[in-house]
Amino acid sequence: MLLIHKNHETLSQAVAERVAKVVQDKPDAVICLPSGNTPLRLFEILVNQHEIGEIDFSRCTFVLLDEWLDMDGQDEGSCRYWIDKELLNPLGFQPEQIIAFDAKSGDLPGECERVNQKIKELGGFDLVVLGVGMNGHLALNEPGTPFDCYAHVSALDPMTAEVGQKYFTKQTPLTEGITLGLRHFLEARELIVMASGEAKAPVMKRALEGEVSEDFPASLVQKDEKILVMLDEAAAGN
Ligand SMILES: N[C@@H]1[C@@H](O)[C@H](O)[C@@H](COP(=O)(O)O)O[C@@H]1O
Repeated sequence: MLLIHKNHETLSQAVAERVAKVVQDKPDAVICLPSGNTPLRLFEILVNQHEIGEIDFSRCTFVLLDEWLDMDGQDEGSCRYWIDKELLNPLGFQPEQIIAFDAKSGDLPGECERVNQKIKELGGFDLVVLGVGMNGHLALNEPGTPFDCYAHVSALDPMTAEVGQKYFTKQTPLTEGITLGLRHFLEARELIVMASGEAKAPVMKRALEGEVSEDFPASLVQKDEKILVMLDEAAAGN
């Protein structure tokens, strides 16, 4: 289902309402929210609601979407560093509430299996919110990733390596990542794909109207009517 909001602010408010509803209905919800610029205002709204006691994440589990290989929360520019700073620390998440890939592990297939297993034990995701990359990727599921895969190591597309530089203060080679799989997203009880700004308009047009194909992971949004695509007018091409 496609929902178009006037601007970035109203889009962020609307997604925040959905997050709040999931957490109110199920205080021990298993949730996953994306990195990137798109959710920054959403995060501010959630942090503000937390600070005034309107939302309580204290029983939730947060699963991190992805990580650059060989990086962890100590590395500035890592996904963990970024989401700790922007969301998990301000919301007061405790380490035991967080599931994240160890992208420095010497056994990456085992690490994928560990995270898959944890998610399974928790009963799957109550809510996953995703942004969309300029090449149509979801998390680090790059073009060509099978729709039916769970966690895996991914060889990064040159566009992802280039766009990813925005997280780093100096040029950083990015060649591989470790990520939740598209099947995790399809199996989530609620899946929201959000995009904002005119740069995303051609990406979202292809996702919504183009062929459903593993060549363009964001086309997954057409696979299930229940998936919510939430855009601002600019990303909708209006
Ligand atoms: N791995 C992240 C994705 O999870 C994110 O959705 C995408 C879009 O980022 P932005 O919202 O900044 O456009 O960027 C990165 O590649």
